[in-house]
Amino acid sequence: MAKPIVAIVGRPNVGKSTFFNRIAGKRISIVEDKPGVTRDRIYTEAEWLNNTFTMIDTGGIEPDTQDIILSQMRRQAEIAIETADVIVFMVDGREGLTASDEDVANMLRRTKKPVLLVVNKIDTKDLPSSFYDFYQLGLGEPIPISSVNSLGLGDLLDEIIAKFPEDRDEIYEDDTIKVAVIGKPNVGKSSIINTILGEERVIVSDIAGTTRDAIDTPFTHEEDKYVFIDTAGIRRKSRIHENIEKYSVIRSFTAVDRADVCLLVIDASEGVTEQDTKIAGYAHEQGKSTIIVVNKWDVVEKDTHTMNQYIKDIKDKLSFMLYAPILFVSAKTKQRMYQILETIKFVSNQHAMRVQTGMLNDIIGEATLLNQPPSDKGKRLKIYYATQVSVRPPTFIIFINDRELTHFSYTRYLENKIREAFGFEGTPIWIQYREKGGDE
Ligand SMILES: Nc1nc2c(ncn2[C@@H]2O[C@H](COP(=O)(O)OP(=O)(O)OP(=O)(O)O)[C@@H](O)[C@H]2O)c(=O)[nH]1
Ligand SMILES: Nc1nc2c(ncn2[C@@H]2O[C@H](COP(=O)(O)OP(=O)(O)OP(=O)(O)O)[C@@H](O)[C@H]2O)c(=O)[nH]1
Repeated sequence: MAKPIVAIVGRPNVGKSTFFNRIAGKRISIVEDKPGVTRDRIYTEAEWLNNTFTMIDTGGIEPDTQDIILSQMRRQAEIAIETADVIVFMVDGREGLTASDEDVANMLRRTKKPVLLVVNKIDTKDLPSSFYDFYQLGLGEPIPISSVNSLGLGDLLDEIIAKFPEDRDEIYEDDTIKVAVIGKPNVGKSSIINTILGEERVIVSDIAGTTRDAIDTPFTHEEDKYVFIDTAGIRRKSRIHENIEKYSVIRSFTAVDRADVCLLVIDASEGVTEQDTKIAGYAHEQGKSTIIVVNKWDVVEKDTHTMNQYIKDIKDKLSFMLYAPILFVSAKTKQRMYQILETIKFVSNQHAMRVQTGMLNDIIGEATLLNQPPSDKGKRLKIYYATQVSVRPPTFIIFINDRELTHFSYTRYLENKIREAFGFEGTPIWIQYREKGGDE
């Protein structure tokens, strides 16, 4: 499902972090590596009235010289414009309007994306007279809030939600395979995408009737429909894109949310990095299928062991997704590139595969005979039966006597047996337990 993205922009000290902490849910911090500085970017899920969305803090600005603050604010605004669906521009109601607020407002007025002007630190019901100055920014009605006292936050969240775009995935037919190409900057994502799109039997289609900027690239290959999710920044390298390419990680998370299949691109000369592990972990938790694509294989000096060593290293570092196929390619020499689409189609089918209940229970029955379920204090886990309740990812419910007796190692064992019997290559499998009273 497409989750809208909300970005918060504003001068240092206006209260962005305070606001963020008030509404943030589970956090994922993203490390941005810049020469000399390592900084955490914050990306979090938030929920209001059953609407879930992603919030990004475009970053704290180190209070330094006025020049640096200004250039960093511009950069924040660029990131927000490029990445977000709704932009929250926060100003300080105690300090009043400043010149740098005006500068950022000038940038934000030029985007077609919705911008909400939020005046923080209005801690009482009475608006100070300086509040009305903010109308000059030309960004509509200023919205007063107090993050510290939690005033006005509900109304603000209502307005944010009202500005969310229509669900953008509805434009694709159900049988379209949605692919996110993810990975660090410079690993070769755009080279891979462009090579695939340049293949003879690939036809790039237009998306008709959308008002949004075309951020995706739909195409067909031998009657099968695919779409590369969120390729705008990847394929067209605009000047702005150069500035914000570090944020490809944030974009990766949101692309994963919308995809069925993730291509995790790794640079063969670098191997698996910490950032790759983080994004792969996210894809796994979200139940997406993943293919690991080791690109730039042409630059690696190889002997007979090289590929196996790579496979071992990847399996060590990404040990939670041993199910992911690993491809070694070169977008430059086109070596094995044809395997990518084939594998996407294969893995997408595995992700959507349904198995018969009878066969499933035969497999589980055999598994419990071979290796008894765990017991505790004389009581043994009993497995009554299992059924697959959904796909994408394949999800199983196993009916048992007592949840307390389940153990992750036994769940892992059952998962392996299911995989041995049915495959499910490239996809995580979810197993849930339900207690069923008595021995009926
Ligand atoms: N009176 C008042 N103070 C606030 C409010 N919200 C935040 N503050 C204070 O303003 C100061 C700055 O808040 P932060 O949330 O750190 O500001 P920020 O915009 O995230 O700052 P940077 O991280 O430097 O970009 C802190 O001392 C907060 O306690 C508010 O609603 N009312
Ligand atoms: N030797 C070699 N170079 C490659 C290969 N694929 C891409 N490159 C080069 O690697 C550089 C980065 O490739 P891109 O396709 O722009 O990488 P990207 O991941 O899209 O980068 P960002 O848009 O910055 O995230 C370019 O100079 C490519 O020519 C490959 O298979 N082998």
